[in-house]
Amino acid sequence: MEANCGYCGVPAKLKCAGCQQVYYCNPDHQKKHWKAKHKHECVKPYELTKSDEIGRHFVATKTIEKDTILFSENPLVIGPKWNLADYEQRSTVVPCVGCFTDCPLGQFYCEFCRWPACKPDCPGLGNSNLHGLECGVLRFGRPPKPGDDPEMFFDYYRYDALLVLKCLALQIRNADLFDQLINLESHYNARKNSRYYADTDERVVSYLFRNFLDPLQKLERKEGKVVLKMCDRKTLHMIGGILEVNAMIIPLSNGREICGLYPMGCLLEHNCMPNSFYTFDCSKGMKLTFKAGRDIQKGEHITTTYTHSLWGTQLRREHLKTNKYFACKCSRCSDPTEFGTFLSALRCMGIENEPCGGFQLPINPLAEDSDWKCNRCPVQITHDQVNFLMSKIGEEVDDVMSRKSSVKEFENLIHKLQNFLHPNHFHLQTLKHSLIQMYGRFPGHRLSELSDEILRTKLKMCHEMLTIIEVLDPESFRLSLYASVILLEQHAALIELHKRQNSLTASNVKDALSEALQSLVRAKNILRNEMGTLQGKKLMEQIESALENVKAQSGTK
Ligand SMILES: C[S@@+](CC[C@H](N)C(=O)[O-])C[C@H]1O[C@@H](n2cnc3c(N)ncnc32)[C@H](O)[C@@H]1O
Repeated sequence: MEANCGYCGVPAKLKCAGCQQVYYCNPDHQKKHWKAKHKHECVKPYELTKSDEIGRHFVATKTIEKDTILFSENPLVIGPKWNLADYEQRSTVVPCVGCFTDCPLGQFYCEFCRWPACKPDCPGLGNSNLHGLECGVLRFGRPPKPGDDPEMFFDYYRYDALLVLKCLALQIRNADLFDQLINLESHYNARKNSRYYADTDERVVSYLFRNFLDPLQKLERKEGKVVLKMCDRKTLHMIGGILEVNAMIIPLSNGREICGLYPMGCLLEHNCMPNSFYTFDCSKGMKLTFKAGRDIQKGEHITTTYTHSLWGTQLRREHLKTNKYFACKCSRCSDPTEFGTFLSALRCMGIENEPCGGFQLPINPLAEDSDWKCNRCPVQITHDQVNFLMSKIGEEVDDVMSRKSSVKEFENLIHKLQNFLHPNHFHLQTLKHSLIQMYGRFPGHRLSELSDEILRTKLKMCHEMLTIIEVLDPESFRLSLYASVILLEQHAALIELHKRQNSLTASNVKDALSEALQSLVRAKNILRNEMGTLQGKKLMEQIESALENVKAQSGTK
């Protein structure tokens, strides 16, 4: 859309991200108009509201166009991930406390608190928004010395407790920001009886008191001065809950992930079919930007997703219930077929193991203990039977995915699971997504070594997955990495198949190349919505180089 510049009146395309109403011909005129007038009249296209069921959430007050920037903001706090797997906790390569780049445990340290740094003069060490936040408290600890038992290092440098300490220490630097943080949802009461609470109690709360907070409070008592006004076990548990419910994962360009809390970003409501998405700018202090992923109508809630879009309904709802303490009732969760994708459907075994060709679907997908019924015959199965089958299948899939399994192992498992699951079932999709990348890359399975039949299978699987994505993420802002991988593989199979078909006429060759070209162009467009992860950057390089090749072949360069 184009209108006239709100400052000088010439045709303009740049739109005010706040109100979506006023256009500018250049950023300078936008700045001048803001100072002179617009800051008094600009109103955001959404408002913050509250309900008993959802808590705080945003509602659009006017139509918001796709790609509109909803807001950009700096984090309240960022730090190492607070839920680390055992192997991550026992890694000798750790994130620098100043800048989070990888550094070997035991090489360089912050000179004040003796926590590992990438170099002694890392700029983040003195930055009050980064290490400056917690350094003063960490100084109360007694770090192990070179030559001490390596176990003492893992016990002392607990990276998964650092973010809780950073949150706590925010009250020293900025009381207003701490106030915003501590008022985020923690689900303290619901969480109190969960295993997460018990785990946090030892792993984080006791650890922080034992090593740093007890000595600090002892000094506070001695000097009659309080530095940390809110500093008891309940506050630390509340912060643990706040992180569990709200923390956003920030993928760094070095492949490491950290966590952050954001004042507005953490207020967005969940939906399994969200209408907005976000990116981080790692060069600007991990600034978060939320954008409209599609047109949002007046009155619609502005939503994001807290879970995995390609998990089936039961798994997504269980994850949301256990980690975010609510039961999702969105339109996707309410539809047993998940908009016709059959992503969770099981094959009906019929009566006396005579499959009827139909599929088992939950009778009431919003009831945790719902039984399932066939969409073709009268057979029903119980919730327990479904659970048993799914946990067995889940274990087999995890096993094959978690080790270096061969192409044959993937093919065999897919073949076996097709007897029990709908071809679109999410477990099969996970396996197929890996297999399409193995076909063409694994030794003995390079593209030129694949039979025509396998190449066609690869293409068929790509097509099947893209059809599902088109339903579950029609505007491609949620599954951008996943979809781009498929499109790149689709292009590779197309090029290889057509290389082999000597009998093709010149116009058929052109069609094949143009189909491959379209896949790549689409992949490149989709990847623009990606967060700038290492994986995304590498994929973009591959897509761009493939684009060059195809363009050269088709003479469109
Ligand atoms: C990241 S917070 C969002 C902000 C929160 N509503 C608040 O007032 O602070 C996540 C929490 O919001 C609530 N929530 C978010 N999406 C919801 C939904 N679709 N249905 C019910 N509750 C939801 C849940 O309590 C969830 O644990």
